[in-house]
Amino acid sequence: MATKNLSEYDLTTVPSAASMKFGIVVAEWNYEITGALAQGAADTLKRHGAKDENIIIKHVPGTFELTLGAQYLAEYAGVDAIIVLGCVIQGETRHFDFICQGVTQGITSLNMKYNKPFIFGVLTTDNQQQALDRAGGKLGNKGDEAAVTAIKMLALRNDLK
Ligand SMILES: Nc1c(NC[C@H](O)[C@H](O)[C@H](O)CO)[nH]c(=O)[nH]c1=O
Ligand SMILES: CC(=O)[C@@H](O)COP(=O)(O)O
Repeated sequence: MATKNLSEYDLTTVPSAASMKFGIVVAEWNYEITGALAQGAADTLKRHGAKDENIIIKHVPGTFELTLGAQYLAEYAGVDAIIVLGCVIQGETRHFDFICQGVTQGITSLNMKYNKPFIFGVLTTDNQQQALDRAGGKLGNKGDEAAVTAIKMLALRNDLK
């Protein structure tokens, strides 16, 4: 059954993002959905104080390229956290499985390699409606969720440094 609304959260539990710099890497595949995820993420970052100039948005062809695109942002853009946004929709073959496995392993490894937050905002759905529901539809926007997660992880790091 459907999950909770991804955009419902307690605003008071989110620290200020005013001093934080974010990269957002977005897959162009299913851009009706990934573009909405990116808008949700950027709007949420700004809602919590992030400056426009501190939100760097870059695009890659597909979800499989998100890992390298995220690494480029970490290496060359001087950001504190990277939000990774894509949408993989099941087709007729097992290609879906390998893309999802590849990006999951890739993003997980980047978190450890760079010791900074790479936030997994990739929708992996059975069909387009499930994706639409989670990209500004009835179940909220996973981009919002990813942005809040990025802020909270940076606040955790700043608290411990
Ligand atoms: N089917 C989807 C793809 N496929 C493309 C791959 O992500 C990749 O770009 C290609 O295999 C070349 O390396 N990508 C998505 O983001 N979403 C899909 O549903
Ligand atoms: C998840 C995908 O790559 C998808 O577009 C592939 O579709 P298919 O499995 O029908 O080739």
